[in-house]
Amino acid sequence: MTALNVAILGASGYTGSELVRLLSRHRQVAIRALTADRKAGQAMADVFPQFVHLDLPKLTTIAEVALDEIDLVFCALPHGTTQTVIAELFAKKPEIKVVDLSADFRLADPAAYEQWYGHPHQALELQSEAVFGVSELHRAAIKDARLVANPGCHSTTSILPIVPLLKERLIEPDSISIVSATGMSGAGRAAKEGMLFSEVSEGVHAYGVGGHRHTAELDQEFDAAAGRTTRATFTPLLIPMNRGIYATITVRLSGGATAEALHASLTTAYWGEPFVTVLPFGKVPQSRHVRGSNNVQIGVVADRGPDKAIVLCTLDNLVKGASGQAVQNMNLVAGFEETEGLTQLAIFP
Ligand SMILES: NC(=O)C1=CN([C@@H]2O[C@H](COP(=O)(O)OP(=O)(O)OC[C@H]3O[C@@H](n4cnc5c(N)ncnc54)[C@H](OP(=O)(O)O)[C@@H]3O)[C@@H](O)[C@H]2O)C=CC1
Ligand SMILES: CC(=O)N[C@@H](CCC(=O)OP(=O)(O)O)C(=O)O
Repeated sequence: MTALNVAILGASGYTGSELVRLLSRHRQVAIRALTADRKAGQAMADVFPQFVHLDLPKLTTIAEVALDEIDLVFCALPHGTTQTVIAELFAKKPEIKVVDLSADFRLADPAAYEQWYGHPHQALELQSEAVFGVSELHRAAIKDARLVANPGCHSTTSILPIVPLLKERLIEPDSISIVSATGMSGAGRAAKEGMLFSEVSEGVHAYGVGGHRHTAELDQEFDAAAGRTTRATFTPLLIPMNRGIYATITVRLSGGATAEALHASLTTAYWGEPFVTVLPFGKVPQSRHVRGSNNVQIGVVADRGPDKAIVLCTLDNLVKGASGQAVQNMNLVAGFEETEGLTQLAIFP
């Protein structure tokens, strides 16, 4: 069987190195190129000693990647830098496939992009071509895509449980309130003031309150599912753990629906899905039960009022929230088994 030759741009970062971890166990992929910015020129094992026993290409600049050898590129670069890089890739090799982990191609509406990211998009024609990569919800379009825009980690955690409920008209579209706790690796590897151990451990705080940029991804997917404007309230919390997202979502039920009906609807929606588990009614998920895996766990609990329910969802931000979902999307694009390279279980404790 011929291998799919891949390049990972941004391999010296958290999501890039997570791609290396996952793809090194993938039976149909060969890692041909790894890039970095400040760390270009270094051996991958010097940056990440956990890979010392693997035969990996050294870190180069993006310009040094021999595109003629590459079938698919993972782009794990900071958002804003990615759109011109990908436009140049397609200009040089139009048939190449790209899975982008950044936020650059997630919003289909140029005005929404400009509003949330503060500048006009630099590759508008590619923005309209990109497919939003929540694998379970957009599988058919992803299979045919040249450019997959992997969703954000917070947004994946809320879109998976809420979109089926909006489609089934079981919840009030204007009632969704999300508190989404995240670990520190979500902010990337470059150390910043405010992200140091001494400033994050033993505390918790909200950030991006009333205006986190993932709200735009939620609006896009929720509005499409509801067939009307939704405008969820989205509040991220930074908590002192390395990996994980944990969304607590309160909703008001549409006339006659019950919390049990929400649970039944999600169970049906994700029946047979290898990576999404809906727990028995009333059971609460825990981030430690998905850590290191591509798995998502969803719980539904009744609230005190008859017209309210609480939906809980957790995933690992670096796996299903980023690199795992990127590999899942690559599997779809390449026609591989969707679970290939992704069957590792959670690390516990
Ligand atoms: N961390 C997470 O949980 C998630 C992240 N994402 C997205 O994935 C992308 C990567 O995130 P993450 O891995 O956390 O980020 P990191 O900061 O850990 O890594 C960034 C990578 O990009 C390289 N890089 C930085 N600037 C440039 C540049 N100007 N040109 C070329 N290469 C550059 C860095 O190289 P060097 O090390 O040499 O500086 C490094 O390899 C981001 O867009 C992020 O928003 C998406 C979902 C979840
Ligand atoms: C702790 C922390 O800062 N987390 C990041 C989430 C990372 C991610 O998924 O977002 P993008 O891919 O859209 O950058 C944040 O809230 O911006």
